[in-house]
Amino acid sequence: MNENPNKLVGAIDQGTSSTRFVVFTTKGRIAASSQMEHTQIFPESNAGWHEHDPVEIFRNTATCIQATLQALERKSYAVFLSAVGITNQRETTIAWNRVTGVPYYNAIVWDDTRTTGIAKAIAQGNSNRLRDQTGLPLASYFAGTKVKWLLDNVEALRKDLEDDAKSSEVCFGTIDSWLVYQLTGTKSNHDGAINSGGVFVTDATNASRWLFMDLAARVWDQTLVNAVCAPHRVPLSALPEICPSSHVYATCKGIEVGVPGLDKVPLAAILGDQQAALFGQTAFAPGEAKNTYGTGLFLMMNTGTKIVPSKHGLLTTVAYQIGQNAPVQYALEGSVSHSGSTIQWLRDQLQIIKDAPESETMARTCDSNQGLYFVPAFSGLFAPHWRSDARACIVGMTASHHRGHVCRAALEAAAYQTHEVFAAIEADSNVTLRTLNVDGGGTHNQLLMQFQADIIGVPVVKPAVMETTSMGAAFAAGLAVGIWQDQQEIKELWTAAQTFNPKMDVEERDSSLAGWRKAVSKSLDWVGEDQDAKKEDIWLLCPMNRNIF
Ligand SMILES: Nc1ncnc2c1ncn2[C@@H]1O[C@H](COP(=O)(O)OP(=O)(O)O)[C@@H](O)[C@H]1O
Ligand SMILES: O=P(O)(O)OC[C@H](O)CO
Repeated sequence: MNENPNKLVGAIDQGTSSTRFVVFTTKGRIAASSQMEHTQIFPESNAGWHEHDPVEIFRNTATCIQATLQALERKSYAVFLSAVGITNQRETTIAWNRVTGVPYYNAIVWDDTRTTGIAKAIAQGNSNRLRDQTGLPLASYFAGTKVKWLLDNVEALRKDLEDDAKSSEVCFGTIDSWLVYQLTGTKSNHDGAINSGGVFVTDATNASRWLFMDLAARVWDQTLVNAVCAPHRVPLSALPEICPSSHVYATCKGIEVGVPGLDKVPLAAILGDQQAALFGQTAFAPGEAKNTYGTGLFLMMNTGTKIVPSKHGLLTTVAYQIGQNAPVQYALEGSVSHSGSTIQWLRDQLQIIKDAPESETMARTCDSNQGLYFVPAFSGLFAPHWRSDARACIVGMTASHHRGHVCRAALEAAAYQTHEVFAAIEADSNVTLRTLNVDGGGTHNQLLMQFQADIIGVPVVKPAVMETTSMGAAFAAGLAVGIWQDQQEIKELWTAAQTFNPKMDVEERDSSLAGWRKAVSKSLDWVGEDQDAKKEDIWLLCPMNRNIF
């Protein structure tokens, strides 16, 4: 296929740290892009809380879109997009009023731990209580626990939901739903910065992260909603309609909503960002996987139409659905809460590096970690441990260690955590992963990528286009409007740029992994009692299971 400069597809990538708008050509090349960071709100008196301002996020999205379209114009591309897709940080939850468009509260971010107690209370001593139906363990990570917190704590929201005349005005949504609602509404009379009355939808990948969706049927289930939100009653009408990931949802309003560049452009895809990265890596066959090193770290493997339950601390989730009639594809996922954010912490809190690339320069000042390990359990440990009682620790320090070792240990932690979920995916699926495709900000770090290959013992492959998350959303949107005919055509656009082959000998690898496991054991049991979680970790402590790590 020759490149057609008049056919372009845009992708909004609304991530935890920033928002991007990226425009792709029919060859899957980036024609133009722009990016903006947004405010990370960490309320000081509440440790573990993390919020975003939904209005700022929409404003930044609009600014990025307009800036990218201006750049396209300067490069003499067509400025009319054939379609636009959305990919988003998942689980981050917003409640807003359907009539005014005004949020009731800030967005509660996915890694916020305020709902740990709520998750424990729902678990009633068994954190796998809803796993068979939802694919998820009970943890603060998931959107449903955040809905329950909002209802417990935000009086105006609770009042509206309990008022028969107003309850139909309440919307709960993840960032995708919020952005679609904004892009398809009209200027709100209540707040000049936002819009109201738009379309209220989501896709199956995002919906699979609430604890409210039946994974096999892909519909909201009132029994699940009640189990999570009791005593509050949340009608299913307060939740967005679940649609396929690649699908014409609506047409953007453009001028009316303050984003003239999207006027009449079909909004043709929604995918959670990790699923979009899987799609952008063209991991379409069962057994194909990708690992994304962003704020967190997310290893995901396509399991095809099979729902594979996890016995090793992973999530079972929707990978994507391309059109109404296509079979839904599922995935196993290892979600790790802190990766790039650990590097940000070195920069912002410890101030031992001035930017993320300097973490590599610093780490290269020493040949090894010299026995120093850094377990970044800032929000407890997610997969495969699910231990909310864990806290971050740096262990094994002697007086000869310096900041170079701390940087090295922070980078190595991403590789060790990847190893944990890599082994869990192999154990759950009986698939032997022969390579690992990678993407995300952390893959700029050559030291990390080489160490990653050494620790998992298979080649690590970087694609030519690193914006795989945006690319996945653009591919899904382009498929919905016929820019690309099928997934095979897309597969041919993907090319590798760099491969890191494992070099470390097995003895060194095993002793490094043993050190990591010991460090993890030191991070546990730090905050209160967590008997439930301990039960879940028993498989890790059993000598037979430990061999796979
Ligand atoms: N050279 C680098 N070495 C290590 N980490 C890096 C490097 N460059 C960027 N990062 C990390 O990557 C993250 C940003 O990656 P990105 O994929 O944009 O994340 P997100 O989608 O979560 O916003 C940041 O947390 C940053 O610390
Ligand atoms: O925005 P990212 O890349 O950190 O991804 C966040 C995940 O979607 C959370 O589940």
